[in-house]
Parts: sequence; C-alpha cells; structure tokens
Amino acid sequence: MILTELHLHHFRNYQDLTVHFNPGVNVLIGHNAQGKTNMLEAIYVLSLTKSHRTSNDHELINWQEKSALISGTVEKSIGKIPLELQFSSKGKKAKVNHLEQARLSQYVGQLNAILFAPEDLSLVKGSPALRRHFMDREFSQMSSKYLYNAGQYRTLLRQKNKYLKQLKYRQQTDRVLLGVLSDQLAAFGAEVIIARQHFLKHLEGWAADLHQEISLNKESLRLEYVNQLKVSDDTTVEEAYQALFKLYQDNEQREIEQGTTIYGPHRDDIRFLVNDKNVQAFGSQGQQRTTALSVKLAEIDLMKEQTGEYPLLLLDDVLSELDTIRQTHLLTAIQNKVQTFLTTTSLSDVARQLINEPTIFEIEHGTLNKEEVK
Ligand SMILES: Nc1ncnc2c1ncn2[C@@H]1O[C@H](COP(=O)(O)OP(=O)(O)OP(=O)(O)O)[C@@H](O)[C@H]1O
Repeated sequence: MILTELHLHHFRNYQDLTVHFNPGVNVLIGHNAQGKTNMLEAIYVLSLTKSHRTSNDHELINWQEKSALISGTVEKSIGKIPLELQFSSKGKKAKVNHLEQARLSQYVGQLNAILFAPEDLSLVKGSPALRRHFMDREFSQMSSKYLYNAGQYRTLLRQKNKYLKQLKYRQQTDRVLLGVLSDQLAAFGAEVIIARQHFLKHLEGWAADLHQEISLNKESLRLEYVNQLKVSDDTTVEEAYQALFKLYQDNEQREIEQGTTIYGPHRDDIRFLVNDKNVQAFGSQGQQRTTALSVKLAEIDLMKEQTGEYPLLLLDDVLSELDTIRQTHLLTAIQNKVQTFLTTTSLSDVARQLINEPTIFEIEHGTLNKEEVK
C-alpha cells in the first residue's frame, strides 16, 4: 500500500500542511526539533489511531489550538481510500471513505505501518513488556480478531486484578464472581496465546532467512514463544482455554494472596536464539542488533503474507544507529518493495548511494521544502 497524500491541521508543530509522497523512499531531513518525528508520528497515528510516543492524545494537538486533524489517501490493490482522524477534547473520530466509524477497531487495518526507531534495537535486550507490546502492536494490525481479543483480555485483566485486591483486603468475599472473571479471562487469553504462537511461527520463518543473510551465513536465528501453557503449533484454542482456566482454579488462593493475576498472556515473552544460544543473555551487542533488524524486516513480509499488502515502513533516525553492513541490508531489503519514510539529520554517503530516486523533504519549523535530488 502507498500513502499518496497527507494533510495535517494543527497537529503538533504543523499548522496546515498538505504533502504528496513518493511511492518509493521519502527522506525527511532537518535539524533537531523541527518536526521530522512529528511527521512520522502523524503517519503512524493515521495507521493505528494512537501515537507510539504518548498515550495522551491531547499532546498531539498544537499547543495554541483545541483540535487537530490528520487525513490522507491510501492506495491499495482495491483502490484509493481516504482516511481521516480528528482529535479534540471530546475524544477522537475516525473516518474511512468519509464515513465515521462507530469503533476505532473498525478503522485499524486500513493503513498498515511498521515503525522502526532506535529503541526497537533494544527489542532483544529490553524488558519482556517491550516484546509483549511489540506482539500486540504488530499482530493487531494484521488481524482485527487479535486486536479485539487482546483488548478484551486487557479490560478483563484490570477487572479481575481489582477484584483480587478487594478479596485480598476483604472488601469482598464472594468467590463466584472471581470464577466468572477467570473463565472469561481464560477464553480471551487462549485466543491471544494461540494467535501469538501462529504469528511468531510465521515471523520466525522470514526472520531466520534475513538473519542468515545479514550475518553472511554465519548465524541461524530461532524465535521461541515463552508462555506458561507451553503451547505447540497443534494446540487448539479450546485446549489452551481449558489449561489456562485450570491454572486459575488451581491457583485461586495464591492469586488472592498476591492480589494479582499470575497466569496468562500478560506474562509471556519471546526468546531469540542465535546458533541455539539465547542472544539476550549471551549475544554480543552486534548480534542483538542484527536480530532486532531481522525481526523488524521480517514483519514487512509477514504483514504482506497476512494482509495481502505491504505496509509502509517508518524509519525514525535508525540509519545513524546502524553500521554500514546493516544500513546496506536495510536499504536493499526495502528498495522497490515498501514505501519508506525515513528521518535523519544528515544522510550518509552510503545511504545516498543506496537509495533509489528518493524524494527529499527538508523540514524546518513545521514546514516542508522539497529538495531537488542531484
Ligand atoms: N503539541 C505541540 N504543539 C506545538 N509544537 C509541538 C507540540 N508537540 C511538540 N512540538 C514541537 O515539535 C518539535 C519537535 O519535533 P520532532 O520531535 O518532530 O523533532 P525532530 O525534527 O524529529 O528532531 P530530532 O532530530 O531532535 O528528533 C519541538 O520543537 C516541539 O516543541
């Protein structure tokens, strides 16, 4: 898919801007604090309805204003689709084809974007929460069912945890309601677990090939889904539900004593194995970076496989974080395949040579100038 046009109105430091993009590589270049990341963020928000930098939508609205608008046209194999998001103190409204969507979950999936920022290089060495967030964010874009199930799971988890605390401090005594909450939680949790198993298996296939290539055939990569149920590719949702519900029943007293839910996909993780060794514990920084890069690039192919369309790729200041070999791999892997937006304060010679006919936009104080490419 291609984002042909973007319009920003009172979004962050952009007053009123309409920009037409290159279907290939778009370079957003400028000094610090001019609005490069804000532009990538706008595309990301147009894709997922929320920002990767803040959970407070109000921050997206220009400080002098009361509302903001992001709109754009996405071109897919089925045709052109106009998308629009409005933010105000009353909340946000999402429109597809000029029609307001009753639920944001109906909107997500129209425009898919993969964001790669320097912090993604710590996907491997960062906390398990980072990897769970990664799974939820990426798999939600590929499957509205996943988005729904993960959302329901989160809501029920909050309810169950609140109830467990009330039982712990004896503000409640009725365990029947706890059983009902655990039953529902196990049902949505099982859906999330089986979907993660499925998506990670496919992601592994793509990532292993890329990793081998980037490491010049020296390393093999495997991805293991770490979960308390130890599911395999053959485990059904029903089996996972039964197993998870049993864990809740068997550990009811422990969960009450701890005032929190101990089992479920909110405790999952991903283990990355390079040449069969856990790269988080034993890998060099370079191996960890190669792993993160392979996994990010693999997402592009996974998304194409699952949705039939390539996503957009948003690269926020990552080139400067990668050495020449990894830069070369990244840039050759995306050329002529995915529409790419990359921010940088200066483009290295390597990148200039590798990028095919980019459009270069110079950003200064929330305005854009197109640079003629020499
Ligand atoms: N809600 C807002 N209203 C107005 N201006 C904002 C708002 N939010 C952020 N800004 C301004 O946007 C600018 C930051 O833009 P951005 O994060 O895109 O920088 P950048 O060009 O990516 O820089 P760097 O290279 O340092 O990452 C800052 O000047 C900040 O003050």
